[in-house]
Amino acid sequence: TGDQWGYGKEDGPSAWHINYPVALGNRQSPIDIVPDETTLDRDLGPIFLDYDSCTSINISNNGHSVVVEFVDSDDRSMIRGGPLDNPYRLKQFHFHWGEKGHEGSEHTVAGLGYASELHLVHWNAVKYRSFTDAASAPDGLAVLGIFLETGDDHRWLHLITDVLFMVKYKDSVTDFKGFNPKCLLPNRLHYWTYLGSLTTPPLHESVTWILLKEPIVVSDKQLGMFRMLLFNGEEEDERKKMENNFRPPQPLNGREVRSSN
Ligand SMILES: NS(=O)(=O)c1c(F)c(F)c(S(=O)(=O)CCO)c(N[C@H]2CCc3ccccc32)c1F
Ligand SMILES: [Zn+2]
Repeated sequence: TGDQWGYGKEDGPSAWHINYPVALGNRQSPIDIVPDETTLDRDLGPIFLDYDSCTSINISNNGHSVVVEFVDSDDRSMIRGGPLDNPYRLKQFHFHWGEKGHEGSEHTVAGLGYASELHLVHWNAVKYRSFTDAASAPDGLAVLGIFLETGDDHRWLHLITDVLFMVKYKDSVTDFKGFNPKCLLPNRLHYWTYLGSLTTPPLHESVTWILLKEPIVVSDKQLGMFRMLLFNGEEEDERKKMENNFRPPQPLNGREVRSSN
């Protein structure tokens, strides 16, 4: 079936265009952010994140990343403001990471990668009836991207790394209630924003990207816990460590990248 994509040599980002031709589209993500070439837009207001800890449901390994899903049948966990014309509902968050410290993020900044990148995926429930409808609409999704750099332990990330052993294999899932992703935000919410796409198949060009300039700091040990996850299912013979699950930067094609103050 079409969902046989991955991050390996045969099924990785350079082959995705075969089953997903939009991979060669003109608003693909991620991109390299060149701060000096961004446009400071004084009309860009602050973003507001109102997350309710009662909306987290579970944590799972879907064979591509580790994903925390949220209740998205109401407006309890929302992002609004900034470049967004409507409030968007939190659907899930997941991570991308490498095998060593200097690469692993999807977006790069002046050519430099971070060790990891956290994506909080939101959808426009004002204009669309479901996440699926929104996921293929040009203003359907808003993904908040947060860079992770290595240093001291992150005081709250252990809430996630402590349960990763429960979702070691593809298609494993376990309850994950009462988690508020606000604890994963940096101190300042200055951001870059541009119009792009999902960074995994189906690669829909439906994402307003909002990337926080300030990374959060996590330890090598904490990040190493993510690498004990496997791409493969428990029944498969081959053990493939889940790492380097990031798409490299794509052509900007003349797009504007705006900067909040
Ligand atoms: N980097 S990203 O933000 O573009 C992005 C991912 F990188 C990623 F891995 C996923 S996924 O659901 O874990 C795997 C396949 O979509 C999604 N999930 C989205 C995309 C499609 C879909 C369908 C249902 C639920 C979530 C998603 C995603 F939006
Ligand atoms: Zn992502």
